Amino acid sequence: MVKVKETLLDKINSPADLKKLSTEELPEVCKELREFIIDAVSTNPGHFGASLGVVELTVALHYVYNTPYDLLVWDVGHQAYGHKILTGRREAFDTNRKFNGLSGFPKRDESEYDAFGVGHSSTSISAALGMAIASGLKEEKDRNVVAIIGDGAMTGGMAFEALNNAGATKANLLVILNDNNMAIDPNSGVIGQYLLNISKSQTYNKVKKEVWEGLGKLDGFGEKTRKFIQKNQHALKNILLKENNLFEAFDFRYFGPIDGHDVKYLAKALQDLKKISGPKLLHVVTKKGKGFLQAEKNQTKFHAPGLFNKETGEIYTSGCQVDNAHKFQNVFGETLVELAEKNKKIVGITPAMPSGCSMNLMIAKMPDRAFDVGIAEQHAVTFAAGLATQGMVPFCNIYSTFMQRAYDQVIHDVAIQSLPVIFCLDRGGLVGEDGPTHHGVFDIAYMRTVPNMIVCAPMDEPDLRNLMYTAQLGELKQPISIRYPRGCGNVPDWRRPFEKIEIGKGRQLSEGTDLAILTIGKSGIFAQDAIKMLADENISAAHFDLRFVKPLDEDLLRSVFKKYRKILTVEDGVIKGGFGSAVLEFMAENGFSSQVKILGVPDRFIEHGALKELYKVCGIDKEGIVSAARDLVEN
Ligand SMILES: Cc1ncc(C[n+]2csc(CCOP(=O)(O)OP(=O)(O)O)c2C)c(N)n1
Ligand SMILES: CC(=O)[C@@H](O)[C@H](O)COP(=O)(O)O
Ligand SMILES: [Mg+2]
Repeated sequence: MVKVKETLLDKINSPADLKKLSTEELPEVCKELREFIIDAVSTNPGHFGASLGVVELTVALHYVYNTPYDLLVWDVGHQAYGHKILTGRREAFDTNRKFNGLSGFPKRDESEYDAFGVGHSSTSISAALGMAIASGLKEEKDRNVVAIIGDGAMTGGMAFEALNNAGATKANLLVILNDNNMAIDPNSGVIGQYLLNISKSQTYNKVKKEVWEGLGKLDGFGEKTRKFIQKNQHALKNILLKENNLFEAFDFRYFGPIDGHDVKYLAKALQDLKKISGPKLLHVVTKKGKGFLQAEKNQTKFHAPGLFNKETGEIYTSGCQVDNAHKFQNVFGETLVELAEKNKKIVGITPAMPSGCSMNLMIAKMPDRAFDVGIAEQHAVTFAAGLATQGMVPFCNIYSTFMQRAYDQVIHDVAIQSLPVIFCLDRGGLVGEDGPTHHGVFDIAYMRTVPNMIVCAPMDEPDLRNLMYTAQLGELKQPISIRYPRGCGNVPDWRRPFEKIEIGKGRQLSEGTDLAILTIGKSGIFAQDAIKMLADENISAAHFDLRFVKPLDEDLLRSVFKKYRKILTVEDGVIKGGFGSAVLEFMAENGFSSQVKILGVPDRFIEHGALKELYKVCGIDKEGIVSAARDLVEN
């Protein structure tokens, strides 16, 4: 047997092992860690470019800081693979994002090194500030707290709310701005350009360089220098010109920009910054996808590429189960362009997910009428509201899970004023490997409680197109929420002529005598399969696709409750307060008393895993529907 030489990475089972290495060995650790990530993600898909970009930063952080006592808070967390691998999860990393395996994001109950659970953007500075303030109150003077936030996440309002708060404190907080000048798509808005400007500005950097040189340079940063800096903090701030630096204006000490791929320099800089108390920000410049050429060149595709060939960089696209079918997001994107070509009032809005939701198609064709507003869901909603007040027809596309951020804006800025904003909630329902932070399972429940809101979910692609068509006709005097799932539909010829759908009208899709199955959205597809399986057991089920959760098709429901004693409702959303609850409310309010069973997402957070597995866990796949229907009929 050939004995494979033990690598440095093999020796690192925890950051304590990393600390035993000399700084000279760190570049080799980075090389090995990068190779490990490339190997792992090419065969077990996940987020890719972001983790490659922070390899050096990750190694330097764990080398310098006393983790887990010192607290690292990763923003979003899609870049934390290196962190996981260095903190005892290398062996388990092949289970990343798999059912019962490691989570794709930092998670407090997975590891003591994961200081804060993440997945949604722009939370890190707030959480880290809370930790730093707590440490202060507990008099843990030796504890460091570090937030690592990307330039994309820095476009989120929460990040600025946190800076505003933190700058006014003496909290011992380091914010590391990982600036790769990229979000998933190119970073939108002025912040990206601002960061580029301060990285490139010769005048600004010359002044700063001279200051640093005058102080004895960062890498020569000895005790004397430290004392000098502390004594001359005010002068230093003024020399660095508050008004020329956004972060200084927030009363943060700003350091950088520095090369985020020079691990030895990073380690020295972090070591030095440990000695400086108070809120401070280190601006680190990195390249997303660093070390994998194709990922460097095509950063959007390699954000989360799926399976790929690590030798050639070829991405293996999986395609849809039904031949020639398309993803729902494409149906949305193409339909939006088609409608916008005819209706000049249509405007598109996406908070930083143009490729994810396919709004990129409209942005490419009609850049004046389609907006990527940055990671700013709250703003996206109120921006749409403003547009609607002026007679525009805003299609505001937000992933269901990220819309949770903008609930107040939905109520306060849109619904109270009954503005006809068209919300398209992509990734409605369970999403799979991203897990509980990303499952879009709450929207039916949170939207249906809002007065004036129309809530609907297409079962298939033609339905999505027709709902979009109906929404933009100018007849609605209120907002509408159209939710549809991640992934593919099953109707290849979905490009059919538009048909207007009557608001609040459902449809019967099949006849049956033993029970009625009421579905909303894509669950209808599973129900159709289940009904065929039930027929083999001589159970005859009727199928009703309600399409609208609000207003409910009361005429249809009345006829259902009159005819059926057994009723099963199915939804890819939370049971509590969802579609089934709406049906129960209808039953109670109208004096009906059939036996109703609700299938949906139970009242707990559903972990990550393949969609198939998660549907099974929740009992909303065809087998789950068959089993529930059988129980209902037999009992
Ligand atoms: C609230 C919210 N909106 C949108 C997203 C989707 N999202 C995940 S990562 C990302 C881009 C983040 O860019 P950046 O912070 O610069 O990190 P990078 O990927 O460049 O390392 C976006 C938009 C999210 N996770 N949370
Ligand atoms: C980390 C994050 O929030 C996004 O990258 C998200 O994982 C994208 O999800 P989709 O793959 O469904 O677009
Ligand atoms: Mg970035």
